Amino acid sequence: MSSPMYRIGYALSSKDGQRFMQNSLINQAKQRGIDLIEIDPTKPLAQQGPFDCIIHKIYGSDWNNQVQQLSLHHPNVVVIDPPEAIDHLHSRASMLDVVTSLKIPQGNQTLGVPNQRVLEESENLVDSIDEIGFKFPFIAKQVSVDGSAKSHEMFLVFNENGLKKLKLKKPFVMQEFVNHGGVIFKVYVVGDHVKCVKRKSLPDISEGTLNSMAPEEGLLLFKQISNLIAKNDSSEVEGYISGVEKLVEAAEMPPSEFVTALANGLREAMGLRLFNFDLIRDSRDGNRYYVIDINYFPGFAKMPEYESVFVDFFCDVVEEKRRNVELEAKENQEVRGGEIEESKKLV
Ligand SMILES: Nc1ncnc2c1ncn2[C@@H]1O[C@H](COP(=O)(O)OP(=O)(O)OP(=O)(O)O)[C@@H](O)[C@H]1O
Ligand SMILES: O=P(O)(O)O[C@H]1[C@H](O)[C@@H](O)[C@H](OP(=O)(O)O)[C@@H](OP(=O)(O)O)[C@H]1O
Ligand SMILES: [Mg+2]
Ligand SMILES: [Mg+2]
Repeated sequence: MSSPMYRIGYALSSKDGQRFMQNSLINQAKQRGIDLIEIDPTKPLAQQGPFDCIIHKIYGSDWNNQVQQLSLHHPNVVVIDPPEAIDHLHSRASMLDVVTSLKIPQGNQTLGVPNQRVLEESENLVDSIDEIGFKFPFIAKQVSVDGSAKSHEMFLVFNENGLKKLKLKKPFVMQEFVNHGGVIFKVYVVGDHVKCVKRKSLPDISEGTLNSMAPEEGLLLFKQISNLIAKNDSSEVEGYISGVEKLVEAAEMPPSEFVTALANGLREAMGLRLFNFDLIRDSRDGNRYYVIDINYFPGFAKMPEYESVFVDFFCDVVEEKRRNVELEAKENQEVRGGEIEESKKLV
């Protein structure tokens, strides 16, 4: 008799679903007894399924309520991850707070986040950056992370001129630019699997070159630098970062024990199992690292061998669920056994 298939439901936007649900993943999962079933987030979740587990990345309170109700009425469905934990990553004003409170063994490495300050809707963008205690250059990032292209648009602001021209909808985060050698480390976390890769980033800006590197406007609009693939110098930012490929190639990876400890620390502190984070290394101190961004359910299909990593993860999840159900049944049996003994004594 063949063993039953485990049912993993996935609720993703159509773009994310197309990128993530490659045939290679679906087939590898099938071979290991896992069925991946599409959930339609516009229809009641309770009427779809049954599921052993669901994974999801859908924005909004309607969806969150549906998932919370499912957990309440069907506690045996493993929900990856809890909506309220995911919501913490939807604001750049607070997403990095968790990093500052992490207690991880760091060897020689030290960890931090760049200085940042939120410019609220009620505030005026001050003419002089000195008034708010910030140094140029800095990056202005929209506070809200909502999956839109706009939420990835940011400005590198070089000087007062750029500050005056900055037109970003408030509230936004002003975050100090940390020189990091033009390379970011993207660390993917899938349960206890951790994979670190190198990606392109913005080049260093020394005090001496601050003004000579600044575009005429005094600021530079960019988005998803790390995902820019073709270098055709068609946009200002592509011209600005031309040459960083060589830096990426030459860059040494951060120590793997440090990356793993950091990934596990973040996973536990945030209560999330599917995310990635961007790590940069200070150009002035090779042991100083900063986390600058954390993303829920990022473009995992770009992670090397993502199919086998996910199939292993799904198998771990259903195995854990199976053990819990068994344990629960055993506990119930013991309770019932105890009750029978008690009632015999009474007779
Ligand atoms: N404080 C900083 N110092 C130096 N470089 C930075 C800083 N913040 C962001 N960057 C650069 O800008 C890029 C985009 O910033 P960030 O990661 O915050 O944006 P994002 O749109 O949320 O990215 P993702 O596509 O990973 O979600 C980073 O990958 C890095 O290259
Ligand atoms: O589409 P939203 O919800 O904005 O999320 C993005 C993440 O913020 C990015 O981190 C993903 O790119 P990386 O996987 O390179 O980090 C990016 O991956 P993608 O470019 O493959 O879609 C997205 O998942
Ligand atoms: Mg990022
Ligand atoms: Mg991000």
